[in-house]
Amino acid sequence: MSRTIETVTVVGAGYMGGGIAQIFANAGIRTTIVDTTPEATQAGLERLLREAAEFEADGLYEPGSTDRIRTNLTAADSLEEAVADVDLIEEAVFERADVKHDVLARISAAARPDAIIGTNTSTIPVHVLVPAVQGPERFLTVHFSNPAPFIPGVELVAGEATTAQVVDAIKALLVRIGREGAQVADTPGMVLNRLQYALLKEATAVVEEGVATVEDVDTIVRTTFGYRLGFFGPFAIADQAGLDVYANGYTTLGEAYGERLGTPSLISDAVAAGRHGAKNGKGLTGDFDEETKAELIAYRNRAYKRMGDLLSDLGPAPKGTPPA
Ligand SMILES: NC(=O)c1ccc[n+]([C@@H]2O[C@H](COP(=O)([O-])OP(=O)(O)OC[C@H]3O[C@@H](n4cnc5c(N)ncnc54)[C@H](O)[C@@H]3O)[C@@H](O)[C@H]2O)c1
Repeated sequence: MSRTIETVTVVGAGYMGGGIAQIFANAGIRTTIVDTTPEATQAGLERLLREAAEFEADGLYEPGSTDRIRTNLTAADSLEEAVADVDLIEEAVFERADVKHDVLARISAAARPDAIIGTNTSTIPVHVLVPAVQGPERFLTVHFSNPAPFIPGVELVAGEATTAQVVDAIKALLVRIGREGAQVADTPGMVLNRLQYALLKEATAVVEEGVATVEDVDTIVRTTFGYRLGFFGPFAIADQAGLDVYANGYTTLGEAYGERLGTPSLISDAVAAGRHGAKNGKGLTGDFDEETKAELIAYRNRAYKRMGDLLSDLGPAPKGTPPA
């Protein structure tokens, strides 16, 4: 099985597939795109080159990126031709299991037996797609985020049969293209969308209960805990705030909203074991000596100050007009 990935085909040259193809081509990897018809694929290629030139002119891509993408990115006439002799195929067609089944079956029938096959699905478990794939040991989810050229995180999900070498080859490739991969278990929505959907669901409840308006919810998220999320995940944030503080907070929420928002045992068990977070040197993310704690606080303060500078530099995001 091929372990060093030098050639990639992206199937589906839409929003995500196009962005993913740009990333690979911009990293110097020979990349092919293919969509439903040669005309659609050609139109996709032209759009990607136009977009790359705009990104470069706006300083979002380094000088020379458009030329590099033009050199490395080609359009194929058919799926079978596009996947026949490449090291990795990334499927990015519509988020429908039936469409993905059909496309993955065609990909795995036409690809080299040693080619790795990834799917960019955002919600469908690997085990639902596996039956369509010949050679499931080379198949996994490689889930880029939107907009792919600018968001670094990639969720990886191995199926039951996926080999460790395949996962390692993808992890090595992600490092090469400047991405940060995290491997998670095979469940619907994985981690990104499960968390993101949970937040939106609670935000919706807040609005429906008349607690705050849509605009005020967005303002609060953006200007308070959302401010932290580019630098720290929820566990790192809880370690900084204090796990005992969170345990008490959940008691209040659990009394008001039920078990759904009661204290999670991961937190109550940690507190019971004397882990109160960074303040007593024992958190969920690790142990902190005094020096690391001081460095963490200094990093946090610098990060939030620079975040404020960035936001005042960019100004507010454009908004739609309020619904009538
Ligand atoms: N849009 C997002 O925010 C986002 C984020 C992460 C992951 N994803 C996932 O990425 C995948 C693609 O989503 P998108 O937003 O790019 O959709 P999109 O509609 O922009 O693109 C899908 C493309 O697939 C092409 N296609 C459909 N059937 C095909 C076939 N048989 N052969 C070749 N091409 C075919 C379509 O013509 C279209 O260009 C989905 O699985 C989606 O869940 C989307």
